[in-house]
This record gives sequence, structure tokens and C-alpha cells, in this order.
Amino acid sequence: MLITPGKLLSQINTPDDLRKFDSADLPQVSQELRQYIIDLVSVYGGHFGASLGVVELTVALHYVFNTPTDQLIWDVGHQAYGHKILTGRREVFHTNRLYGGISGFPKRKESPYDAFGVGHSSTSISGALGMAVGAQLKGLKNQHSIAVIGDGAMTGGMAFEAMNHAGSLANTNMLIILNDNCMSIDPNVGALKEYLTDITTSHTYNRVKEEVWNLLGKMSQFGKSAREIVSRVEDGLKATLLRQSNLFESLNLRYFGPIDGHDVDHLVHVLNDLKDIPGPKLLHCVTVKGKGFAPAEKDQTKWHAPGKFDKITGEIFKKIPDTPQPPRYQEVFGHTLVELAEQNPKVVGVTPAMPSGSSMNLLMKAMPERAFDVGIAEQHAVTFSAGMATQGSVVFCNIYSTFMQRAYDQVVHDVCIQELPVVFCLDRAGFAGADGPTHHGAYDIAYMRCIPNMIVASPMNEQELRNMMYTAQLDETQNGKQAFTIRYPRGEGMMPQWRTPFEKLEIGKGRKVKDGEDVAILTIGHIGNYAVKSCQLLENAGISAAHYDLRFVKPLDEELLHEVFQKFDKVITVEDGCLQGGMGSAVLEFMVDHGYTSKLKRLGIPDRIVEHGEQIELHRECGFDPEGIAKTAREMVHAVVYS
Ligand SMILES: Cc1ncc(C[n+]2csc(CCOP(=O)(O)OP(=O)(O)O)c2C)c(N)n1
Ligand SMILES: CC(=O)[C@@H](O)[C@H](O)COP(=O)(O)O
Ligand SMILES: [Mg+2]
Repeated sequence: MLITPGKLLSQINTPDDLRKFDSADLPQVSQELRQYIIDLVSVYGGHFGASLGVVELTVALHYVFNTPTDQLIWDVGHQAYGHKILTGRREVFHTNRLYGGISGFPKRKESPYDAFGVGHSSTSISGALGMAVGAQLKGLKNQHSIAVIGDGAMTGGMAFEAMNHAGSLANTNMLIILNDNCMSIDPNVGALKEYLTDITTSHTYNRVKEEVWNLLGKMSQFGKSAREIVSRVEDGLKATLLRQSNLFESLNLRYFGPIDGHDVDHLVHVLNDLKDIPGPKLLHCVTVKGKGFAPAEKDQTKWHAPGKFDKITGEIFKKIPDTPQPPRYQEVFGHTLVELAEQNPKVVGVTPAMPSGSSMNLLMKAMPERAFDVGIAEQHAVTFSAGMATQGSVVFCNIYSTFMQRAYDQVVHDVCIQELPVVFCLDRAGFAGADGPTHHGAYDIAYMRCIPNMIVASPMNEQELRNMMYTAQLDETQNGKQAFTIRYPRGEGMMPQWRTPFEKLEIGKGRKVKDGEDVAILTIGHIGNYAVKSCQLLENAGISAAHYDLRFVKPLDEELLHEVFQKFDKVITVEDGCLQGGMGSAVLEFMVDHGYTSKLKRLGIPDRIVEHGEQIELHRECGFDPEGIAKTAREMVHAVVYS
């Protein structure tokens, strides 16, 4: 479908083209950019509300600063669609997030304008500070370093680590732009949100600020000393008016704002003024997530990443299947957690800013006093869970596999060394799909199974997930002084009728899915459903394959593995996880430790970065889609015949 940009936007292939326009044209450029984003995302999908919220900011930043020489980092990067369209990717933007197409997030390899790769939250200030200091060391005094960070991302501890450091580097030329829209994916949470609301609504402070600001602006032509006098007056006023030092200024960051983040003319004026003010600065911009598209302004969580939609009516396109379909795993998690919490008063839930993404919002709605959204703070989420566990709470801490990487030390130091029975539900485990390598949950089997006092399990379907969650919260399991990791993928399971009765699982016990004679396929988790199809393909080719679902990577079902290695001299392991240290490695260790000499082939995520695409496209690329598994089995069986 041909989507054509507006008259001015069609003339902008790089920010240099943008900077040729008169500033009076910028409102029109912004309007055309906003419409182009609406046109594109309505047809191709992707993230939406956040990019609409920073249209004017994007135009103003590329207009005022000399990008790509000036370094511009977008925190998380889900709001960078306008940035990509203005920086040479307008004509290819329809490939956004598609296999082989451009990434949904800024990426250094993709463009010189993408100063820093992002996707995980709260990294922009650290990256920008590093760039500012690096430029200083090279003597580049006029290179600007800018971090655009949302109020949600600002709740990430890393942002505070970076601001703490920035405040100690008075001569470092860095600008932080706080894009404050009161939203994370869900409404933003925490004391910082309250503080930002206070400072935004403190009218006295803002009125006097405006007068001081104008005075500062008028005096800017009188040189440095005059400006210093006025800014001292401004500091005194702030301290007096706010009866508390500004949070950011208490960290030695020069705070400016709050200003309207949708007034492109004012943004250009303010950014030009700030360019000449040395040292670490923070500009507080107030915006609306989804600005300019009424449904997205109204339901900001739903329109964070709505999928494809009718841009006229605002109707989001959803496939209406004619037969009952399996639910998403996250929904099974969410509903099952509510059921368990109803049965077991000790059950609580923790999510770091992903209530709707993980379906923790179901427990938050049903039992708000027993479910906690801690903000984008995975490290805190884990140790907060550990703290609750010391008091006897049965904690289901739900963190996307990729985001759990940020809290690894907390799992070791605060949970496992202390033998605390926290239940980690790692959603989006395995290939995440269109979000790409920053979001693939590739490493959790490897990074969790190597920690003592950790159980690692993965369900092949919804019933298995429910039974794992049920088993994990039982007193006997909780008293076992072991943490319990349950990892499952993004997307649907296999069972439309999934509300099955709970059954206690024996920890470390796998199951035989199918008998066979020629080759054994061992799987962990949902990918086992691929092996079911592979076995059918192999039967058609006259090969009899056995299939075992391990259920647990740790502890391994040694009885099952003895059966496999005593019967089969050809064995394949399959996992939607990294090969280095994954389930296949665990089986290999068992095989060698017990002196078996079968031929073993491990299928999974190879030791390289796998880009974005649909999950099945990535499974196929890495050779563990159903056909890929069958092909490996055929080659193993036939190889013996010919050798
Ligand atoms: C470490 C990490 N945790 C969680 C996420 C998921 N996530 C993506 S965007 C987002 C909300 C960001 O809010 P904000 O920074 O305010 O940006 P906005 O969407 O409001 O523009 C979250 C939680 C992430 N990308 N990285
Ligand atoms: C940008 C970001 O990190 C989130 O929006 C993430 O893309 C959500 O992923 P899911 O769509 O799998 O919940
Ligand atoms: Mg926000």
C-alpha cells in the first residue's frame, strides 16, 4: 500500500534538509510527520503512542542540533519512528520490524544518526554522558550529547546512577531531555511520578520561572557574567519557592522547565538557549503519549503497541477466529496467579512496569494489595521479592526473560545464596520476534541453571504452565529453600480449553511424549510442539522418532536420560534458547559424566546475534522449526546407513 508523505516531509531525506527550512515551517513539518507515522503504523503495526508524543521534540532536536555530529540517544527507542523517518529511512520505514527490514529501535549498525543502540530502558543518560566525556577527551568542545528519556525510563536505577555521576562532572556538556507524559506502558508509578506532577503543576514556581527565564534569555546577549547573576537569582527563587531543592538540581544538574513538549517553536527557542549553557543540564518537557490521534490519547496503554488499525475509525484489527483458539501464555499466567492467590493467602505478585505485558494486571485488579508494579526497576523487583520471601510471602516475580538479565546479581546474591523460594516467571523466553535481539529471551536457561538453589522448568503447553505454577507455591516446594524459574514464550499456547485442574508435578521429572526406534528428540518448553510435527514428518519418511519433553532443565530427569542413552545412539536436543550453556549442554554434560557415546546433535539459538522477524522465521533461520528438526534427524539416521 503506497503511503505518501506530505509536501514538506517529502523534501526531508536528512536533518540537513530539515535545517534548510524556516522555523516557521516546523509546525507544518511536525503535522506531516505525525500523519505519516499514523499512516505507516496503521498499516504495518509496531509501537505507536510514544512516537506521536515526541513528534515536535524530534523535529526541534534535529533542527537545532547538528546531528549526527551531535549525539542524540532515545531511551528505550520505541519512540524513535519520527527520528528514523527524518534521518534517511522514510522510504524504507515500511520494512520496520519485518524480517530483513529496519529495526524497531535505533541501532548503530543501521544509521550514523542512531548514536546508541537501545531497546532496554534507562541507558540513555549513561550512554550520553560517556559520549560527552569521550568527546571532551578528544578535544571536541562543541559536540553536544543529548539523551531523551521518558518519565517511565527515569524510574530505572541506571538513570540515577548516571545522573549522580553527571552531576560530578560540571564541565561536561550534556543535555538530558525528560519526556514527561505520566505514562510508562501502563500508567507510570512511584514517588518520582508524584514529584514530577507536583513540579509541573506548581504554578507559582512556573510563573516566576518564566519571568526569570525571559530575563535570562534577554540578557543572553550581555555575555556570561550577566547570565550568571540572573541564574543565581533564579536558583535562589527556585530554592525558596519549592521549599525543597529541585531533585535534579540537588544532583548538580541545571534544571529547566517544565515546558510544553508540543510547542515546536518554543522548543526550538529553548534548545537554542540551552546549547550555550555549559555543564550537565536537564530540560523537563511535558507531553501527551499518543498526541494527535484521539483514540491513542484516550487509551494510552492499549495504543502503546496496538497492532494494525483503521486510522479513520480507530478500530484495531483483530483476527476473529471461527473456532476457539488457545490463549496467550501470559493470560494463562495471569489468570492462574489469581486462582492460586485465591487458594493461598501467601501468594503475591511483582512486576517491573509490565502489568499488561505480563498479565500481572489481572492480580493487580483482583487483589491490589497483593500485586506490586515497582516501575522499570528489575533489580529492585528481584530483591524486593527476596525481602518479602523472608517474611513467608510466596512471591511470583514476573520479568521478561531479556529484562531479567538486568537483575542477575540480585538473583544470585539476594535470592539463591540466601536459599529464598522466589518463583520467577520469565515471559517472552526464546525468540521474542519483531522486537529483535534486544528483546529475545535467549539466555535464561543458561544463566539460571548454573546458579545453585535454582529449579528451572519450562511448560510445553498451558496445562503444564498451570501445574508448574501450582507446584512452585506448595509449602513443600517453598520449604525446599530453592528458587523456581518457569520460562515461557511470547504468544499462544496449544489448548483452547486450558483451565485444567491443578496437578502436583514431581520436581525434575520429565515425560515421554512418543515412543520411537531410530532417533530420540529431547525438547524443553513450548518448542516441544514443533517436535510433535517433526515426528509426524519423520514417520512419513519411514523414520521412527521418539520424543521426550524434559519439563525441567534443572534438576534433569536422570532416569529418563539413562533410558534415552541406553536405547538410542542418535539423540537430538531442541530448545528455544542459546546453545551455549543451554538444555543441550546440560544433556551433553550428563552423557559425558555417565560415559555414554551416542551421537548428539543440539538445536537452538547459535552463538551470534539473531535479528528481528516473526518467531517462526527466526526458528527456521536457526534450523529448529519442525522441518529443520526433521531434516537433522533424517541426516543423522541416513548418515549411519552410508558411513
Ligand atoms: C529494562 C526494561 N524494562 C522494561 C521495558 C519495557 N518498556 C518498554 S517502553 C516502557 C515504558 C517506557 O516509559 P517512558 O520511558 O515513560 O516512555 P513513553 O512510552 O512514555 O514515551 C517499558 C516499561 C524495557 N524496554 N526495558
Ligand atoms: C519497547 C518495549 O520494550 C516494550 O514495548 C516491548 O516491546 C513489549 O513487548 P511485548 O509486545 O512482547 O509485550
Ligand atoms: Mg512516559
